[in-house]
Amino acid sequence: MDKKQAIDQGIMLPVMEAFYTIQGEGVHTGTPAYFIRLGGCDVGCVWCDVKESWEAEKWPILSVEDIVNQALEYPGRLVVITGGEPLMYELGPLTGLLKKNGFTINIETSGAHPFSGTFDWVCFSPKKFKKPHPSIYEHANELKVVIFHKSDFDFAEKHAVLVNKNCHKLLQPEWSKSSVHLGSIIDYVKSRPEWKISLQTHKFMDIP
Ligand SMILES: C[S@@+](CC[C@H](N)C(=O)[O-])C[C@H]1O[C@@H](n2cnc3c(N)ncnc32)[C@H](O)[C@@H]1O
Ligand SMILES: Nc1nc2[nH]cc(C(=O)O)c2c(=O)[nH]1
Ligand code: SF4
Ligand SMILES: [Mg+2]
Repeated sequence: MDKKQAIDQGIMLPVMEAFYTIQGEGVHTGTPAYFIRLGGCDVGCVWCDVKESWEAEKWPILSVEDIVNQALEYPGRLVVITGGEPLMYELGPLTGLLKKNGFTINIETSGAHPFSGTFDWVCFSPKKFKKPHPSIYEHANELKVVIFHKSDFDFAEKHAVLVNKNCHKLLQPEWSKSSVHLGSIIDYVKSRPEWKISLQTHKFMDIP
């Protein structure tokens, strides 16, 4: 089997980086976690904070066995699969092997590609730049919408009616525009308490 076939089947994946840190965002903020950042994204968010991830070809292709063995070197048993856009890949083999090794598995995704893999927690962060695939809505445990422009509040509400009723709803200021929008995000959440605020706390802590 060549590398392309192995990637198509999800038994080898491009890994930009993997690191043990503290989950900085969302419902699980503050939890130690091993992040696996897969290379490749075709969504193209203008404000993306990891644009260097976009080109999949730049990153080494690793077997899921090697990826999981590296994760096992750290004491935490929470893994966060992110990217890039991780759902560009078939994630069944990676999540199957992580689960076999006792990991809790979370994902950070724009939902722009068909859902694959088995997760304990799905953080869905929809983007205006590429429409979510309909398969994401039933899986989302957390809807985390980045606020870059005031029109993003309406965009958030549009997705809030599409996710399942147990889905947690969070608004996260776009990092560079945080001082512009934080006041209106605070007012918004105070008047619509079904929403919560998510901050990128790892950036305040200056950790990966
Ligand atoms: C880099 S993305 C990778 C995963 C996936 N592609 C996605 O967008 O969900 C990880 C998280 O960071 C958020 N994010 C990216 N750039 C950001 C920025 N400049 N400010 C705030 N959040 C940002 C995304 O919305 C997403 O929730
Ligand atoms: N500490 C930390 N927490 C995060 N939560 C989501 C991240 C991501 O880039 O997906 C991220 C990240 O890059 N670092
Ligand atoms: S979908 Fe995620 S990785 Fe891709 S450009 Fe947007 S924020 Fe960056
Ligand atoms: Mg990040």
